[in-house]
Amino acid sequence: MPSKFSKRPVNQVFPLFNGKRTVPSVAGLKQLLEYHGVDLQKETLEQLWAYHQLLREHNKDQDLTRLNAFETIVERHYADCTLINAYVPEWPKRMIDVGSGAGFPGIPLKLVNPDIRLTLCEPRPNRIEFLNLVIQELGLKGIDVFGHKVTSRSLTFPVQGVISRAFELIELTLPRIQKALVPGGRAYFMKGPAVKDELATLHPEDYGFKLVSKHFYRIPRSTQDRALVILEKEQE
Ligand SMILES: C[S@@+](CC[C@H](N)C(=O)[O-])C[C@H]1O[C@@H](n2cnc3c(N)ncnc32)[C@H](O)[C@@H]1O
Repeated sequence: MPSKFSKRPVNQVFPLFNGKRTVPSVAGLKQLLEYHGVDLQKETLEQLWAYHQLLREHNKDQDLTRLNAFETIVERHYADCTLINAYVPEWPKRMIDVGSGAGFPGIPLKLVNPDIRLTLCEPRPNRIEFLNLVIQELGLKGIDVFGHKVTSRSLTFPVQGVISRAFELIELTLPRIQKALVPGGRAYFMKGPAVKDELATLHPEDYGFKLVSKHFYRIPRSTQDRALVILEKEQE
């Protein structure tokens, strides 16, 4: 599990491979992901590389991510959004990603779990355009974009799972997804370590949810602490 890996000093940003920067390439992507404990199949790596190239190409004028260095993008976006598989033995078949932004965690999650039927929910026009482009260019199936804000009324289709990363307080998201999530459906919140404070005052039962599990871990060989909180909607 991630926690067994040693910590990296905070100021040592690129300790890999004798201090050398990694050349952005599919081989470099593989090397960096493996360094952070993620082993992907060749086809998945190639799809992730194609996504990365689109992200870089469109980042300047579409404000998609504030991260720049290849190593940092791999660590904080791609490794982060694929390592969560370790904590979820089986994902729900029909899911939404609320507040997808440039596609996190939705796109990497879909690439490593192609069977999930996923809707990326994102209201900002430039990001909607980018997400649709990614789906088209990568030829992805079973994924679409809901180009509106998720509110308690806007989602009109039932889902079995909801995921979000770096979005908002859990207590603000629960009322938004309450109607769309089927009883027994699960909500996955990708958070930082500060979620401990949030959990101290959260009463999921007020929204018809119960806590299933919480996982605190570090992206292997990084300084990045993460948490995954899993809630389940109670039967009505
Ligand atoms: C901080 S960004 C996080 C993006 C992405 N999840 C990530 O981890 O990089 C939050 C995103 O949520 C979107 N957003 C804001 N309110 C929303 C709502 N009610 N429903 C869906 N998306 C929303 C914003 O447009 C923005 O792209």
